[in-house]
Parts: sequence; structure tokens; C-alpha cells
Amino acid sequence: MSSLRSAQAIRAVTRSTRFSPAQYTRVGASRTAHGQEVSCDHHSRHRQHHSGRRNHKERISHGAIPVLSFFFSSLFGAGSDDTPDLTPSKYTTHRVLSVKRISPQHVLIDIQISERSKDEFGNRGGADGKDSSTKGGILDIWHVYVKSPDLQIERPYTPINDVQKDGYIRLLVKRVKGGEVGRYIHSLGEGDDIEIRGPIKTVSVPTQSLDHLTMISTGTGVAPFLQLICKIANIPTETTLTDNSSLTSVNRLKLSLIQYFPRNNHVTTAEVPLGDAQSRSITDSLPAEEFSDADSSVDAGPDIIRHPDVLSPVVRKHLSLIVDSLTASQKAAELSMAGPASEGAVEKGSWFGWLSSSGSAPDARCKSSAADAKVYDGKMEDSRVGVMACLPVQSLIPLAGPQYPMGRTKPPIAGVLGSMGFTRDNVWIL
Ligand SMILES: Cc1cc2nc3c(=O)[nH]c(=O)nc-3n(C[C@H](O)[C@H](O)[C@H](O)COP(=O)(O)OP(=O)(O)OC[C@H]3O[C@@H](n4cnc5c(N)ncnc54)[C@H](O)[C@@H]3O)c2cc1C
Repeated sequence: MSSLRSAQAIRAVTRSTRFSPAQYTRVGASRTAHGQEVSCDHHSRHRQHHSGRRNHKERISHGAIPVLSFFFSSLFGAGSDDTPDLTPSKYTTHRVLSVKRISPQHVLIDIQISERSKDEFGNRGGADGKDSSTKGGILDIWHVYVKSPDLQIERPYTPINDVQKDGYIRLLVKRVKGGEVGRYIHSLGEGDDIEIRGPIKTVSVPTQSLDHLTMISTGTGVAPFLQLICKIANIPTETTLTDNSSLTSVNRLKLSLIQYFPRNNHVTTAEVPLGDAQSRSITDSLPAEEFSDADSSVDAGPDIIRHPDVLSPVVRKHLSLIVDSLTASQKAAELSMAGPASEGAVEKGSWFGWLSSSGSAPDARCKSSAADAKVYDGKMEDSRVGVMACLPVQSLIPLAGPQYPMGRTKPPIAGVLGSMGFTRDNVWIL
């Protein structure tokens, strides 16, 4: 029996692929066509830089771990699961559990991870960064890297689920024209192997210091928000923190999701009462035609959050407002954008309308102005509202002002959010 387990342990170790630093070179070099990816990339590179340093330390400290776990599993028969542990510093091979095409350009891919690895996706966002509980109400969002076996390039992807609770990774991956890793992931099928490393922290969100969080994204930029919403949805109401303060405020946190589609000239809003989101937003079934590169100009993005495996009914219940382009309503006219997004502009009034209807800018605290229709006239420091955005750069600038690449001091929040009184204390740009 113990020799069988030893053989499993050997297989687990030999299935691991050492990560070469050269593979960092193309990290985050994509996501440019929609700009959204550019803004994420800057932070990704920044994070990469730091995670690279962290990884170096981890490589040293983790170096002994496989040897020790091999020794102990051989000796005591632990670890009957032959799925290797996921680590940020080296690639390990994992099994694809399922692949589901949800649009011509998007697949949902579920990846098996070991029982031990799921806890790596928990919350370590406490003041010392080591706390594995939900101390302080800080929730961490994580991403992983996927490596293309042929080209030795890697790309980051964000699980859209609560990996710690589910025990597997669910990715929502868009295939873009000429995109190598996207093409590779779209070619995978159930039972195939995939090489991943991670998790790597994307951002920590202090949910307990907020009453209302508005998340603004486009396309697969919604992934980190889906992960966060899942985590919040999974926090039991009775959870008590180690420092005896209750997490119930996290459960009461009002969440709004604004999914913005640059190719559409308008968005519509759906005022969805808490707990009733499902009936308003899951509508038609989605097209399942084969994707061809020629179709890549057709953005199927609007459909993705409607899929029940992307935004599940349970998760929808935690949203007080969903904005998407598919719930046609009279509000479309009110909130229509000034012009096509390709011209690089989103009318300020639209952003204001979205934020007002999401509750982030209560009308009572705003006054009219000729320029922007409305201007925030309150003290944002008093409010417990936050905004997170993962957007193309052309949409981000009118919303929050220019964001500098890594290595320079970030400028104050400007744009519509700036005029509403938001600062970097309550705005997170991914
Ligand atoms: C932290 C982080 C998390 C991410 N999470 C996800 C995720 O969950 N799901 C996901 O699908 N992507 C995600 N991305 C983007 C992903 O890492 C890749 O950039 C994307 O899949 C393209 O990689 P590729 O190798 O297929 O294409 P590449 O070879 O990198 O690019 C091919 C061409 O397509 C263009 N391109 C790249 N991205 C897009 C796009 N979105 N739309 C149109 N054109 C594009 C490039 O500019 C290039 O011209 C994330 C990025 C970051 C930084």
C-alpha cells in the first residue's frame, strides 16, 4: 500500500514542470485591442514584478516542501490524491474536468486541483498579509497563469468562482484573433491536461468598510468581480471573525455590477430588487456556432454574464443592480452613450447615470451642472461606497482619469469618479 502511495507521489512530482523565468517575458503582453486588457496589464506587470520577488523567496522556502511531503506521504500514507499541488512558482499539470462553449468566442473551462490547493485561494488579506481567515472583512481576488505547451508563453486568467469552496477552478476564456493561449485553451477537451501555476493575488478588497460596491467591467474583465461576488455569496451570515467582530456587514454589502459593452451604442439598466435578479436577467439561450477567426470582430461579450454558469442564480441574488445590454427597457434612452466607443469616448452623463442608479452617487447628494448634467456635491469620505473597474483604457479615462504605468506615482482619481469625490481610498482599478 505504501509503495503504491510512493509511486503516486513520484508521479505527482514528476508531472510538475519547473517554471523558467524566461516564461515571464510575455506575461501580460496581450489584452491590448480592447484597452481593458491594457489597464489590467499594467497592474499585472506590477504584480508580476512583486510576485516574482515573492516567488523567489517562495522558491527557496518551497524548495524543501516537495521533498518533505514526498517523505511524509511515503512514510505515513498521506495524500491519496495524485493531483499535484498548485504553486505560484512552478507549473504543474492538472486535469480539465469540463469545457463548455457559451458563445462563439467564450468557453468555460473547469480545472481540477488538489484538495490542499483550494485553500490557497482563501483570504490572506489581513494587515500582516498572512491571515487565512476573513479577518478584517478583506477578501482577496486571485488569478492563475496558463502555459501554452507549444510556444512556452503564459497568460493570466482569473477564476470566476469561489475556488476555495468549489474545489476546482472555473475560467471564462475569450478567444481573440491571433491569440495563442486563448486558441490553445479553446482546443482543450474534457480529460485533457493543462499546465497552470498560481494562485497570484490580483487585489485585496476591504469589503467590511463598505456598504456599497459598484463593479464596472467589460467582456472577460468581469472575471475578478464574479469571483468576488461568489466569495461574498458564500460567506455564511453567522460567520464570526477571530477578533469577535461580525462579518454580517459583508453579507449586507450592496453589490452592483455594470457590464459595459464598447461595441453597443447604449446600455440598459435593470433595477433588480435584492433576491430577484435571476428572473430579470437570464433570458435567451446562447448561440453555439463554431468560432472562426473571421468572426472575431463580432463581440459576443454581452451574452456572457447571462449564462447561468457564469452568473449563477445564487450569485445573482447578491446583486442589487445588474446593468447589461440585454435587458431592454425604457432606461436605454436615458443612459445612452454619446457615440460609438471606438471614438474613445463615453459620455460623462452615462457614467453618472449608471453610478447614480447603482446607488454609488445618491441623487440627493448631487446638484445639476451644465457640463455633466450632474456633479457630486457631497463628502465622499463620509460614505462607505467603493468602485472597482476593469475596463478598456478609452473607457477608463472618462471614468477615473489616466492611470500611469507601474513605476510612477499614480495620479489622483479624476474623470467622473474624481468629480464625484472618489479617491484612491475607495476606487480600485484592475
Ligand atoms: C490579471 C489578468 C487576468 C486576466 N483574466 C482573464 C480571464 O479570466 N479571461 C480571459 O479571457 N482573459 C483574461 N486575461 C487576458 C489574458 O491574459 C490574455 O491576455 C488573453 O487571453 C489573450 O491571450 P492570447 O495569448 O490568446 O492572445 P495574444 O497572443 O496575447 O494576443 C493576440 C492579439 O489579440 C489582441 N487581444 C488580446 N486580448 C484581447 C481581447 N480581450 N480582445 C480583443 N483583442 C485582444 C492582442 O492585442 C493581440 O493583437 C487576463 C489578463 C490579466 C492581466
